[in-house]
Amino acid sequence: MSPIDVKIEDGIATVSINRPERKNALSVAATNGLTDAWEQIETDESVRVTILTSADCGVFCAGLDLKEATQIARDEGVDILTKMRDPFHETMRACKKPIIAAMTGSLMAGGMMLTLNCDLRVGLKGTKVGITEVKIGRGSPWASPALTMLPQPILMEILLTGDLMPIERLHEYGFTNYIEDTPDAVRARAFDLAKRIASGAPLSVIAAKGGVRATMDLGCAGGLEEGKRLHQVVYASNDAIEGPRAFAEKRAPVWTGT
Ligand SMILES: CC(C)(COP(=O)([O-])OP(=O)(O)OC[C@H]1O[C@@H](n2cnc3c(N)ncnc32)[C@H](O)[C@@H]1OP(=O)(O)O)[C@@H](O)C(=O)NCCC(=O)NCCSC(=O)/C=C/C[N+](C)(C)C
Repeated sequence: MSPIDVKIEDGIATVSINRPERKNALSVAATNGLTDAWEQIETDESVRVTILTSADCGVFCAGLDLKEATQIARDEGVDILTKMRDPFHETMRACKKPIIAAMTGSLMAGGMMLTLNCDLRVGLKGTKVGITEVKIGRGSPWASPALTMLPQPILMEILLTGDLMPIERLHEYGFTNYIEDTPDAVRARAFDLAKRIASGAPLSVIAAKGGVRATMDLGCAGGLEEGKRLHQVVYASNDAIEGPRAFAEKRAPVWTGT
């Protein structure tokens, strides 16, 4: 059974981590499978938006596969990260198309990192969230930049204690767009968001994401420059003519993504 499933339908890709027996932990095969998936999604022009989810088992993703890490260290004398093509998920972070996390369980460490690389997050009430590295002697260089969306005292509590927090508490600080009562409702909410995003003009959606990401990475001045560059492509596109024309003709626009 593949640790990562990819399904593409009506412009929406669903990427699913499929390792319930290990609480969807990130093995070498799972991490490399995710990298393959992000590369496929980036090059497949039919994909407008992606939902990242996982097999239902109470835990969305338990982070690094600690058992496989132990076995690799024992058998080969190297750290598991050296076996992963993209351990810090840079390929995912570089995805130009929007990604929605449908988090049908708790998330920790590398699992939380995956969802921080998503653009929208839908969580499950009653689940927990945390960066547990200090409890297992591992590092988390990726966590602080990704988590600066949270207020500094909360960020420090998460990183320094390694404790899991109720998702309801992080929802108050904007970690999630929605929190739902059941896994099915989480998936339904993510799918509804995906359908709404997929109905937008493709180049406008990509430019909107790119502008926000650039501002997060480069600050206001750099973000504005990159935003202008991205939007020049939008203004020069066929869809920039089609949108106003469809409005004037009182019909739904037909986007070509060109
Ligand atoms: C709270 C956890 C996730 C779930 O607790 P539980 O009581 O509901 O379930 P249980 O502990 O019995 O787990 C069921 C089986 O799953 C195995 N499992 C769970 N987590 C992992 C894991 N991370 N790696 C391998 N296997 C895992 C567990 O051993 C059970 O198997 P058996 O039935 O015994 O055969 C709880 O399990 C937990 O706290 N897990 C550890 C979470 C953790 O600390 N993760 C941090 C990893 S560090 C990291 O993610 C770094 C990432 C760096 N980078 C982004 C670069 C990749």
